[in-house]
Amino acid sequence: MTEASGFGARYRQVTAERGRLCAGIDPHAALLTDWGLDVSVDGLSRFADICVEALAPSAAVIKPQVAFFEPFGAAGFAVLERVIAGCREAGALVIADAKRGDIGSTMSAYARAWLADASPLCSDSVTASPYLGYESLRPALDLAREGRRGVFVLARTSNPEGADVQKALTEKTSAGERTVAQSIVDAAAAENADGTATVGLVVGATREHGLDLADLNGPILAPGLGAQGATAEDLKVVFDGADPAWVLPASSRGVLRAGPDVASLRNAFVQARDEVEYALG
Ligand SMILES: O=c1ccn([C@@H]2O[C@H](COP(=O)(O)O)[C@@H](O)[C@H]2O)c(=O)[nH]1
Repeated sequence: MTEASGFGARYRQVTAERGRLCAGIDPHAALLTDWGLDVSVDGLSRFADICVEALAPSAAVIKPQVAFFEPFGAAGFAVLERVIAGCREAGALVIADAKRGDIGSTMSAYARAWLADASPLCSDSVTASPYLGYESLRPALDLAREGRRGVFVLARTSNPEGADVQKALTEKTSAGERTVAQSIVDAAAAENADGTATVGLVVGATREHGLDLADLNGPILAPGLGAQGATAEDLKVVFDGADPAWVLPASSRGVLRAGPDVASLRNAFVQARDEVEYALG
């Protein structure tokens, strides 16, 4: 598999056409209420349909947050399946934000759920936690590569609590000391040396991370824009040293607050996307 045929090529093409902002679909109970919808499967379903209609034809990448569908059980998953299919049909890449991570044998079942053609939840990529060890993600990394899909691995998350684990120092190696987060970045960069950009990272846009991202050669999902306080202007500073073509800021509530009117929601997305494009250059 080469760059021309891997996940990276798909990502580069769609972001070149539609711009670098990932739209989050996060059906918080409070948002359903603000949109005049019941906190029920019907409300969830209507919210999802509005999001797909407003965002899927314009956004390069859409990230449904799986956690908000799960409380509705099987009916919630049925809505999620519709969201994933609707976004993909409209030409957007889908990141299922499921943050999966487990021992390898269980990880292979998660990989099949989110990355195998036969699964009704099959997406273009999934988020994963490497904190059971980067190599525990191997089944997902291999399946993703085979299918021209991606895995976005948590490196330095946008929440302040992440620092305890992610900024801790690993054992000294010949290369010296590095943070746990940098060790994840380095593992992802080594994985992407084949040019496929199968491995993306999650690096919050909310603060300076101190990571060296220059050799990643893969997408950097950067949540935190809008509701968590990061602005488009912050991106240049936070991601100084990274290739801007790979930086993919994400916003959920900041855009979703403009609903439920489809045109207003789409306009809010387009405005936020244009600010990001201007800031990243
Ligand atoms: O480090 C991380 C990783 C994931 N997220 C997710 O992104 C969205 C952010 O939502 P906003 O409404 O734009 O704050 C949400 O789904 C998080 O679970 C993150 O924020 N930080």
